[in-house]
Amino acid sequence: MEHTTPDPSRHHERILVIDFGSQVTQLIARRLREDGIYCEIHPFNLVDAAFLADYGPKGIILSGGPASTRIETSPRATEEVFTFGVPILGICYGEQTIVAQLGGEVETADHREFGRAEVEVVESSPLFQGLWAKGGKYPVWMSHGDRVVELPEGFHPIAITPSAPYAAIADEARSVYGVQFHPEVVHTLDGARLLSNFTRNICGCHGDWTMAAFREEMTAKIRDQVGDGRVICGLSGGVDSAVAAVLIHEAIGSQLTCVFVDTGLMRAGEAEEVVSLFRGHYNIPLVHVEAEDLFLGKLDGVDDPERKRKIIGGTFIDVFEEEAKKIGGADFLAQGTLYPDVIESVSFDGGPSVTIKSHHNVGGLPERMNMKLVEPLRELFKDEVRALGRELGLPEAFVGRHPFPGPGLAIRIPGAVSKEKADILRKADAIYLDQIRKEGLYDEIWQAFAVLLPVRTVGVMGDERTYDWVLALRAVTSTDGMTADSYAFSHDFLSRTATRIINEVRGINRVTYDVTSKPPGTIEWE
Ligand SMILES: Nc1ncnc2c1ncn2[C@@H]1O[C@H](COP(=O)(O)OP(=O)(O)OP(=O)(O)O)[C@@H](O)[C@H]1O
Ligand SMILES: O=c1[nH]c(=O)c2[nH+]cn([C@@H]3O[C@H](COP(=O)(O)O)[C@@H](O)[C@H]3O)c2[nH]1
Ligand SMILES: NC(=O)CC[C@H](N)C(=O)O
Ligand SMILES: [Mg+2]
Repeated sequence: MEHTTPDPSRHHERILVIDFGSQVTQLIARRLREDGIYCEIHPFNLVDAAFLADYGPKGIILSGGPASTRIETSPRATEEVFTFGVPILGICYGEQTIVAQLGGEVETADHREFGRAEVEVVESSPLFQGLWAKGGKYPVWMSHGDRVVELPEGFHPIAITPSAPYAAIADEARSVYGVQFHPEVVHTLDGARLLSNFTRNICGCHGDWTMAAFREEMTAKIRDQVGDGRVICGLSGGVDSAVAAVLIHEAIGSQLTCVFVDTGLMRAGEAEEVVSLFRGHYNIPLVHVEAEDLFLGKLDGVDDPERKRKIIGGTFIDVFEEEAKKIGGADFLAQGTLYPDVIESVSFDGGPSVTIKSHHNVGGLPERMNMKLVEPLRELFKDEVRALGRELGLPEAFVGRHPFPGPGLAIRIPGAVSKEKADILRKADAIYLDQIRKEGLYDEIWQAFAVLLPVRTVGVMGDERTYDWVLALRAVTSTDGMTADSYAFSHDFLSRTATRIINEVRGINRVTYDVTSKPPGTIEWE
């Protein structure tokens, strides 16, 4: 499936973030975009001279990463990065590889620094303008075991710590900077403003990237990509595909047909709600496909989470292709794929490293698919999609809705899925969400759902012995789904909710609550 890189002639200023695999690389993009600076993250091994010429960055940031430059085979920026002629900022590993590649020296530090540290500014710099003064000390966040011990020609130190003599470095003549700490994390108090100094004062960006600008650029890009082709858009009722559908409709009008697939793995009342809400608000053709037997039949006896996603991803495509034929064929399939869906489905260097989950709409897509993908939201985080939804005038019922994964209840029934279990879970989940709404907590919580465990336990009800399923309740707070904390309900709320569920849903006699954050857990149980 091809994904076209944006044509730089259509885009205004943009920063390139080269990813060396840090857990917080995405936060660099978050900080820049919050500051109105458009940027994209691309794996280090894909950024060559052709890419740079096509992308046309006004500045380049090299992210952190787990490797050590002391290992010959560790990742490097391609040489063209240093000759392209725009300012460069290296962060942690990014600083180390700049030094290693430009002739300096990195060693394994005997005093590693993880967490809070304090830098002392030894030289003023445009990077610290309006923030940090020479001689001042400032809190930063460190996470490194190697450190720079000798600078390449043309560089000088601008900040130090007792363990990192080159905690920040600069070659002002070439506008190349490096910091050993992480300005992208909130624990480096002035980090966002330091990044803003780099993008605005040093790279010359004006910070005019807004959702209105994105909307204009993306509709032009969609027209460019689709031409007079026909597009099928998978509409789940979630904010991502709803925003994608409205944006695409704005770009190509009647060339778009939306398809809502009732997989039999939806929540109670979901199909009716989605179809009526969308048809009620938009004059976009919406096909409602009843596919419960198809999906449950294919999932029968399958208990591996990745296989479930592959089956569901593939079956979605089968249905979309079937519907495409009914409207005389379609050249493109549009999905509300988001950046987090992509990040969790592929590794940072496109290599074979750990994939957390193959999101059904990314890793789950079959190779044989004969429609090209249109994924206008692929570079956006969830909260940016909500902002775009509001920009497009989407009803709050869509914009504020908790995310619901495409595989639906299939990944909320660990083990083999059946209609009986899906019905039990649907009823329990509806009561849980009803309790949350009645308590006025829905908008405080990023996502809440029930999970039906493949575990039966003994209970006693009406002096009778029961041997029924265990239900787990999950509720998290998050901003982008990349990290999350469990929501701290009161014990009273949980107790009342558990009682309601056990009383009203046959087949459940025990309710637990999941207090695991992300990481180390993931939001969904599969
Ligand atoms: N039931 C469905 N019918 C049609 N398309 C679907 C369905 N479920 C998922 N999709 C497609 O897969 C993509 C990703 O699925 P996902 O569950 O993330 O839905 P979403 O629209 O992104 O909403 P959200 O993530 O906010 O719940 C969707 O954008 C949509 O294109
Ligand atoms: O469209 C989707 N297809 C999937 O296969 C999938 N798996 C997880 N999710 C959603 O992604 C966010 C992060 O979830 P995890 O922490 O479980 O990965 C949460 O919002 C999850 O609901 C999915 N969405
Ligand atoms: N956070 C990082 O980029 C770490 C860089 C390198 N792996 C080190 O430990 O020093
Ligand atoms: Mg989604």
